[in-house]
Amino acid sequence: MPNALVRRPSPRLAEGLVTHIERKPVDADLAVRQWHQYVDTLAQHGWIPVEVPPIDECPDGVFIEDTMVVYGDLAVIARAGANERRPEAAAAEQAVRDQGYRIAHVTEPGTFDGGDILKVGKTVYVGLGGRTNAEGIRQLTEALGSLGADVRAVPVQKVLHLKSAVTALPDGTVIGYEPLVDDPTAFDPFRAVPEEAGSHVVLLGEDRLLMAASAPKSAELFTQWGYTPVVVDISEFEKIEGCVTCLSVRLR
Ligand SMILES: CN(C)C(=N)NCCC[C@H](N)C(=O)O
Repeated sequence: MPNALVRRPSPRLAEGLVTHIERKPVDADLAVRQWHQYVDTLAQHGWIPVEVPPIDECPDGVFIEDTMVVYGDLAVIARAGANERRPEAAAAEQAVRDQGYRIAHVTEPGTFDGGDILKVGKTVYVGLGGRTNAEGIRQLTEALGSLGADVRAVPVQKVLHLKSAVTALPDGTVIGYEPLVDDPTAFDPFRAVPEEAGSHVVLLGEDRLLMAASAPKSAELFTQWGYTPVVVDISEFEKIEGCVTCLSVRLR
């Protein structure tokens, strides 16, 4: 069974960064319950959760996806686009090393956040314009290109991360809520969904899509398209621009 790295939320979660939305109060206790439900759901669908030591001094530490990208047997460790998130990477690096991955780093002046990376087969889309800079993409292209990946930079201006705007279905179709996708033509094929949170799916295996409860119309659409939505409530993480992808690193 595949493993998924997760990290429990900091008691300071409510202080997490917000960039594109208005700050709202976060219920930290509810967030912990939602996190447990998220982790249990992964486990019920065949993923073994591997807990990375918590980092309570970093409010956004729960968004472990941002600390790395894994491709083949390589984990490239992020240099976060936000200074205050940089301490999050060290323990995540140790955890993925313990899983047997080779390690590479993006180094200064490069930056990237894992949330800016969408893998679709050998194509690796990288969002440029927010937390990930051109030098970060150059270094990623070097690291992943040597493993056969086709790394493509795509613009991200309207949302925090590329995966705030788009993710992909099991057949490789990229999905997104069009008003928030900078350039839908960058993705082929692309299909629109009716809600922002409907853009975010985690592939659980076969036809199952982990997604947020805040996107019921998109869930209906996915069912019509032949998929099985598996729904979790992550309202407290959404208040600080998190989504279902951010809360784990899936090691396939
Ligand atoms: C795909 N997404 C959205 C992510 N991988 N990460 C979300 C990080 C949110 C955090 N408050 C921040 O601003 O960094």
